Amino acid sequence: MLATNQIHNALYLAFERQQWAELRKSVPLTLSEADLEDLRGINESISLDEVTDIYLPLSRLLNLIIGAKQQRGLVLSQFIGREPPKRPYIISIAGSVAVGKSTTARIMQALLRQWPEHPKVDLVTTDGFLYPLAELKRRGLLQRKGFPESYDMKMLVEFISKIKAGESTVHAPIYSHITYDRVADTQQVIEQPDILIIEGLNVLQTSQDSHVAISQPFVSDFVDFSIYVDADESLLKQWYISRFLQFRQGAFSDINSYFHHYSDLNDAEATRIAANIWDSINGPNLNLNILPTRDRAHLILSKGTDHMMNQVLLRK
Ligand SMILES: Nc1ncnc2c1ncn2[C@@H]1O[C@H](COP(=O)(O)OP(=O)(O)O)[C@@H](O)[C@H]1O
Ligand SMILES: CC(C)(COP(=O)(O)O)[C@@H](O)C(=O)NCCC(=O)O
Repeated sequence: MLATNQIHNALYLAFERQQWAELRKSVPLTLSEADLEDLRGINESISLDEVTDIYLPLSRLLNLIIGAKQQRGLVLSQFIGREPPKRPYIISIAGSVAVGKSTTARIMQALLRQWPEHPKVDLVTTDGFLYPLAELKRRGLLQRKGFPESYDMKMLVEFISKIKAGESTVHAPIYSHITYDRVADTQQVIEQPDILIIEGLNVLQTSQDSHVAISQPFVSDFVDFSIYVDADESLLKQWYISRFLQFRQGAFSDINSYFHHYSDLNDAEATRIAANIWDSINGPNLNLNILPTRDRAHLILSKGTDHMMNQVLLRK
């Protein structure tokens, strides 16, 4: 069997952090003080160096790739003699629980919408497509949240195919981390953005994954550019535990929170519970279902300690 680094050498161009940072080239730090404040609102621990060194070059790369796709669209419309419907460019972001998918997705949304060629950038997370809590209980999947079988894949694929077909209005369900359930009466409305970012654990799965039926289409069939955010499991577990500890003052403190009973735990008890959830659910899901999809991504962002990106792999 080929070793991971042999596969990566064959398929990807590798950039160490500094080499990647230089590819920002002429992209100025287009962010005003107000934009930076917005990014701080996304995540107050994100450093400005991370934005300039990692995310600005990525925003430049995506702008170039999307420009090429838009050019191709013009050629096609010239050829067929009519305007094709406006179709969003679809970017997926995959990776483990707690690797920083939603932070990455929100930063990329903020940066990509700065470009005049694609100002409308929407973001959807796949957690809305988890089966409602009652259905997860009925199927005995409460301890399998985030595993492929815990999602309504048919609904998710229908959603993404409508987006890809250029439908003018498409609805997505919303998940609440407070109630731990799908929100019953509100939906996200997507109206022909220039770019749609879709973020979630399972967005790189294909029919090659053994537990699923072969003929079924997958999210990855509709995606134009895929990103996998990677880190060693020891770091992921640590980040999962620290986020869980922070939740005691945030989400868990809400009286409506499904996990309200966790809000009074001391550090040692909370650490033990979070480590146990990692070892029984999120760790196995990473190793069984998420990590095996990594080497399909167009881009792999590898993080080390403190969430600092140390390597970027780009498909040749
Ligand atoms: N670039 C970053 N710098 C510092 N902390 C980060 C960064 N990205 C994520 N985090 C922290 O790591 C944890 C997981 O991030 P999150 O985006 O919620 O992950 P995911 O969506 O993959 O579950 C959160 O506590 C978040 O604040
Ligand atoms: C909601 C999630 C399944 C992630 O969903 P995603 O948006 O990646 O599809 C995950 O964050 C989760 O809640 N996992 C269950 C185990 C846990 O509480 O960590």
